Amino acid sequence: MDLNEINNIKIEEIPAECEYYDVMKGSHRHSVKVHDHGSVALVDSMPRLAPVGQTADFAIVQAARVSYGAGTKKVSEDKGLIRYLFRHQHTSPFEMVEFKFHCVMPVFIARQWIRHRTANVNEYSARYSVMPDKFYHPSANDVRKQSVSNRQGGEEPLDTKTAEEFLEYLDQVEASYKTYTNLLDKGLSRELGRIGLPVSVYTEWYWKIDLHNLFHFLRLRMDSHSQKEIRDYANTIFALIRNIVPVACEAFVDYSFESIKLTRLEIEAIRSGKPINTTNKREAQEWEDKRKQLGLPEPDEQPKSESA
Ligand SMILES: O=c1ccn([C@H]2C[C@H](O)[C@@H](COP(=O)(O)O)O2)c(=O)[nH]1
Repeated sequence: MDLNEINNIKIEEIPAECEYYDVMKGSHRHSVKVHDHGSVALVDSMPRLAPVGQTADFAIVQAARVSYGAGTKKVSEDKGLIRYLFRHQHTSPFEMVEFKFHCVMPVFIARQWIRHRTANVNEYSARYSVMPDKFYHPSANDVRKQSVSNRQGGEEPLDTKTAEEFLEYLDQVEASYKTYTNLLDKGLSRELGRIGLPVSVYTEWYWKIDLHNLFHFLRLRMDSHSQKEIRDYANTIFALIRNIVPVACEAFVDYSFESIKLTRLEIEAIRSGKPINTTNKREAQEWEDKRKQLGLPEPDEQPKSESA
């Protein structure tokens, strides 16, 4: 390779057509505490600069119009275009916006979070560094009972006595931290020493994701069916980005987060006024929940005999 060829490449620096401002207002980071030891900080944003009078939403419009003349259209038209793109799932322009976060969370939350494979992650290494003496330890009010209807979740509070027992159990496992550091002092490798620590121990990472994939994360993780602890993080992330891309966030709430998806069978039930044509108990229950949310009347007929 001839580096001279590269040296000869002529780069033209085109001046900005208008005045730009920093969408993070010159801050080092925008940070929010989550639980006792966790946090999410917005570290950087792409675009970082937006034309004065606009928000970082402009980058979505710019990509959609494949135009360099940002600001040639009215802001209201831009809003209409962003909402149109969202409604019609033209997702590529939303990928042109990116956010980088520094997140501090317990390992059991990180395991759910890492499933979102469309992000770039760089995590704290427990081979390289000593794990911190920090554990997720819910308050007594946050100790939830196992739900019977939903095998994954828990919503109702647990009786006080059992909740206290659980918190004592956490105290015991957290006490193992001392054994961990004692063994490291005696020469045990960090990569093995960490395996005795509970999944409530805190880890941290830098997490960079584009807006389209972030909305997918938020739709799942801000949902009431997600585990409360990761929902607290998702809500925090939404609060952090809403200031930067308010138009896209409003479209997300209107067309995704607070929208209802109807299946073919559900549309048929609405048209006919009859019960949904399924014997699947769970599917029928899901339709029942949506029917109530939509304020539609109950069907006259009884639903089909149900199975699980
Ligand atoms: O709400 C959930 C439940 C599970 N998982 C993923 C994370 C793990 O890969 C695996 C098991 O997680 P837990 O159910 O143990 O959290 O499934 C989630 O991402 N979210």
